[in-house]
Amino acid sequence: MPAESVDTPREGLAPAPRRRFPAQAASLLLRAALPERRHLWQGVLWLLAAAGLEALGPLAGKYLIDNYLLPRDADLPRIAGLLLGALFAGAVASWLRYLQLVRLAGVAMRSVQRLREQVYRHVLRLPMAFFDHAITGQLVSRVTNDTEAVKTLYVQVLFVILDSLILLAGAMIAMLWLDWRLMLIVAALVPAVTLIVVLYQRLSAPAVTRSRELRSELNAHVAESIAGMAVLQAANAAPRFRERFGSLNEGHYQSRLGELRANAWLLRPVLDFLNVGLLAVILWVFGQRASSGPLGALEVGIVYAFISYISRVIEPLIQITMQFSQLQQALIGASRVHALLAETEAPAARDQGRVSRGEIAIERLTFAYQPGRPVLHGIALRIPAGSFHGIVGHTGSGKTTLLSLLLRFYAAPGHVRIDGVPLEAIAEDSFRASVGMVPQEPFLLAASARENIAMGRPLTDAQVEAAARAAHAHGFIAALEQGYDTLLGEGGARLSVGQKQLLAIARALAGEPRILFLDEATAHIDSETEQLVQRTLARLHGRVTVVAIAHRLSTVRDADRIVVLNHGRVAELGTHAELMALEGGIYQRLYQLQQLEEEDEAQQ
Ligand SMILES: Nc1ncnc2c1ncn2[C@@H]1O[C@H](COP(=O)(O)OP(=O)(O)OP(=O)(O)O)[C@@H](O)[C@H]1O
Repeated sequence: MPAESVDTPREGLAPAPRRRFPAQAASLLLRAALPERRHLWQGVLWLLAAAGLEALGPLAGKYLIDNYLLPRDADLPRIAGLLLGALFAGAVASWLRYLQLVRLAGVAMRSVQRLREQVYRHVLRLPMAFFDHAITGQLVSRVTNDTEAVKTLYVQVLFVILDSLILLAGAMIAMLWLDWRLMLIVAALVPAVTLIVVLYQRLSAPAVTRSRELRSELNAHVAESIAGMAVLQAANAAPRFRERFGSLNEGHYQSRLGELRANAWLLRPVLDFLNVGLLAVILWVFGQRASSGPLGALEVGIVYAFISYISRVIEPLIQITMQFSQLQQALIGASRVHALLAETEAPAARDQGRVSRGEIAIERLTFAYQPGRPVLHGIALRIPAGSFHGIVGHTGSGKTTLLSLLLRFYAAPGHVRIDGVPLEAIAEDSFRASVGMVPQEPFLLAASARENIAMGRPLTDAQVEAAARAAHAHGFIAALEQGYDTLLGEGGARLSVGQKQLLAIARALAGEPRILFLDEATAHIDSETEQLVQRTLARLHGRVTVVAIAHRLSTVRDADRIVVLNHGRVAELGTHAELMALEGGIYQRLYQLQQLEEEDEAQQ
């Protein structure tokens, strides 16, 4: 298989729409900073005051030259007063700048902290359908890297730009006061720089967007390789993965290079050139004035002040343009975060319905992941409270989909009722507290056995142990070197798949659910352990409604009723004995096939 090109579009998160970067970033930042308006205004006021004080420096210089140095007036007390005044203003400006920095940096850090929490909270509330197309690494990249880019926007970019703009305005006002015609010449810099910045944005935006996309692709690729390391190594796929990583990395390098080229060509060199040009023009104007009359004392003071102010105009402009590459990165990061926040959350159940007994009624349930391609057709089922129902059927017949709908992972309004209450009208807390689930792939945290069973619920040690005993997980947990406190490694790496499954059952039982859904909970355990699980399920009979998908038919042999799904339809329904009596039925065939397999295995 040839290595995938980095341009091959991959499924994943929606890209950020390119046209509205600045507006999206601004709304994101404003919302995040809103709770700290007061700090923000204070910081800006101090910044203004500091810039105002700093702008006084060249004016004091001009005053000193014009009134004391050129007329050779050695009025020492006044000169000392002037110098001390300028020094004092400088010191106050530095102090205000320090205060402003501490305050605004605090606002920035807290705003980004809030933003990151908001993004994570949002991700937790997204519907399961979102995760069907989300790629883990890309998502992680948005929650961590892109919010970090937004921090840069706050901490470095916006403050430097704001500071520079204030300095620029101060210098322009002072120049206006000194000589408005000369100020107009200097002011010509502003549209020139704006033009450069617009040009830079146009040239670099595609490269910056591409580099952020590729960076998140790199994250996704690494995350995927680590998650599937066993398969990757067994399939000798390492060279192909390395190749794809290399090509992603090269693409990332090239797009960063494109961005840096735009930066290197457009920003600093052009401004340096403008700086020299402007100085030449100003000196030429003064030269003209001097040649048309004697260079008066007043002119020397203005020359000094103007040359000082030109550097105060150029420097902020350079600072602003230098920030533009960072700003570009941050804006694109912000719009990627914005795109994620714009994903619609799962609708919260406003009603306060509760699960009481655990009776499930399904009526005319048809469901499609993609419009026009239904995977379930007109399902109708009544599952009495406390009963045990098995769901069986061929691969792809819709078993997990049915369970996902009953678990509210996807919406099927009006087709499912629990205890007579429409599924969507049951309050989220009541629903999740009353419904337990053991998924097909047991998911374990990199935490202790105890934490894995409790899953953040305030359970006592006795409750955790009781749940583990009920799930027959106590034996192997107690045998671990630190018992319930043993850390299980990432994804429960220290346990066998069957043990993980038992732990997942313990976790579901620890919540004392009214309804328990199991998705092939016995697929990975030996026959002896399977019998233990069967006994556990039998003990729940009458108290908990159990719906269990099983490939291994022995698990659901004792079920009150077995539902046989075929191509998304209920094909057969009855007890084990009833279904076995259906000559040529799907269940009968499946059962006989499994018995033959078991006999084969026993003979080997
Ligand atoms: N998230 C999804 N998006 C689109 N189609 C899906 C999705 N999940 C499942 N399907 C499709 O829906 C159909 C039913 O899948 P489902 O997982 O419910 O079957 P199943 O009976 O549980 O299979 P298995 O026994 O292999 O777990 C399949 O054709 C599958 O391709």
